[in-house]
Amino acid sequence: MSTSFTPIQGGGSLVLAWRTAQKKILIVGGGNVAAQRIVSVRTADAHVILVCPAQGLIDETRYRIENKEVTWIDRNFVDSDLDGMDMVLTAMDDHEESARIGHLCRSKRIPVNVADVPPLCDFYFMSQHREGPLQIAVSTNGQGPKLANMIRTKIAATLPKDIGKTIEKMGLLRAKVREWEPAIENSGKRMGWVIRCCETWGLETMSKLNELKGKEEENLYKVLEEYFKKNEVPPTSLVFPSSPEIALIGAGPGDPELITVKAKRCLLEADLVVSDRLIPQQVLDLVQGELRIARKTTGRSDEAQEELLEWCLEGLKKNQRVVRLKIGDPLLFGRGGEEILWFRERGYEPVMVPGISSAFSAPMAAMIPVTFRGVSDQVIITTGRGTKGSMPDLPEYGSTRMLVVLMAVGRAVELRQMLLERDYPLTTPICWVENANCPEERVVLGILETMASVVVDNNIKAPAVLIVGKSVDVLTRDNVKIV
Ligand SMILES: C[C@@]1(CC(=O)O)c2cc3[nH]c(cc4nc(cc5[nH]c(cc(n2)[C@H]1CCC(=O)O)[C@@](C)(CC(=O)O)[C@@H]5CCC(=O)O)C(CC(=O)O)=C4CCC(=O)O)c(CCC(=O)O)c3CC(=O)O
Ligand SMILES: NC(=O)C1=CN([C@@H]2O[C@H](COP(=O)(O)OP(=O)(O)OC[C@H]3O[C@@H](n4cnc5c(N)ncnc54)[C@H](O)[C@@H]3O)[C@@H](O)[C@H]2O)C=CC1
Repeated sequence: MSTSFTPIQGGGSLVLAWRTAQKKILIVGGGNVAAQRIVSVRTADAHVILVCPAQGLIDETRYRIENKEVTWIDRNFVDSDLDGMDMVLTAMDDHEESARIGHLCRSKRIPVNVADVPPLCDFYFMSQHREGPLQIAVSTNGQGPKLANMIRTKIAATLPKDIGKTIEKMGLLRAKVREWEPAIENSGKRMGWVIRCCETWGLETMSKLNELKGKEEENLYKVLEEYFKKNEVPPTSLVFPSSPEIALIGAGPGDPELITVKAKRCLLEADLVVSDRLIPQQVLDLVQGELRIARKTTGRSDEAQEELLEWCLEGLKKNQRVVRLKIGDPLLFGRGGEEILWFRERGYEPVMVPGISSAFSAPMAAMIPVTFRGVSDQVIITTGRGTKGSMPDLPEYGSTRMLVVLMAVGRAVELRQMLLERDYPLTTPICWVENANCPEERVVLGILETMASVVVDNNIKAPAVLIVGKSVDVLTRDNVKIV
């Protein structure tokens, strides 16, 4: 019979949170491993009996004894030490004796961990991260204890700040919900509401619960109670009011990894993100709040632009933290300057986060160093299409000057003509980079003479970046002289 039930693989360990309060746990040995064990089991409120001769104690185990955190027996292990024990841990450098104790526990059915003999362990210790009520434990099932430690450290580093405190606050809220709706038969309503709240607010935002003080917290519970009674989830901006903020953020050229750490944080924390089209899905997936994407324009881009800005303004008026997410860099052909003025007129000064423009990333994708000692020492970045479709004023030819032209594909013929008028030799190397830094990226090389015909021959489509000048083939030319 074929089923969709989880297939059982076997070979694992049972992962539990073992409650050991007031249980008697014997630790044999007083070195480093014993010291770590003491911390683990005392954290779980167990009663510890430590057997180890005085000369075997390290500073930390001696401190635990002096601080009365463990009961100490100053001698080597004897078999009767096992009497009345709920659990035994050996942490000794005498491996024969350690294994003997392990077998003895087995015969007496006392759960045992033999630190130096994994096959004799009834259970393994796990690498732990604790923050208040949060307990994260990682096991490699004995294969790589140091790796367990590294994986645990990595997981802990991704958690929001003070997550332990946030969990305690959630515990309080759950207790309140029980007060508001005590009937056992309504547990479905309780649980559904709590789940929807958590999912709507998100982990990052919920950490703001930590900052609430006395009266603020009481008022919040009143609001939450009203919504609970209506079985509705209160909007994030109502529960966690923030001061309004608009950030203009560059999303980079299209590779989801080419966005800044700061941009990523702003996206995670934003209540509303108003995005350009064609931003990679992996970047958009970071958004926890509301996401609105620009509609497809059909020549009436001013209207579409105005609509985007109005969406942002609506958010700001609701005290939201708003991100305007733009392709490339906001201030390099991104109309970011105009947007700054627009927001300023309405009383908001945008926070700016730069992005990597394709003007920089496209030449690199094609392995073109736009400056190269002895070959080129100037780069001019220009558009191929000025305001309302006008032609850009391209610079005169300079033998050490590089030109990077954005939005040039539809203008290849006219741009080539203008470059000839500006004294560019027909043999000047050129390069088209289509969909720079995206999986569909294409690099097409040529010279000024063929600059327009290669566009037709290769069916190059926007978005594409044009690079003109001697650096284009500097890494592939045979006779490059390094100076
Ligand atoms: C089977 C297990 C039995 C048990 O102890 O329960 C066991 C066995 C052994 N560990 C050994 C070595 C090391 N152990 C650590 C560290 C930790 N070891 C822990 C658990 C476990 N260790 C259990 C399996 C857990 C799992 O994988 O799921 C952690 C996770 C928890 C804890 O101990 O509290 C803790 C990280 C705590 C933290 O994150 O803070 C380091 C790193 C370091 O010291 O910095 C090293 C040196 C580097 C290395 O070997 O990786 C050796 C000697 C090997 C030899 O002689 O070569 C043996 C015996 C053997 O393997 O034969
Ligand atoms: N599971 C783990 O995470 C790890 C396990 N190990 C293994 O654990 C063992 C202990 O490691 P450490 O604490 O670093 O060693 P250590 O050398 O610091 O301590 C050994 C302790 O055992 C005591 N001891 C020896 N014989 C005894 C006896 N008959 N009765 C009572 N106490 C006795 C010694 O006095 C000393 O205090 C090592 O054998 C090592 O192979 C080592 C590192 C990590």
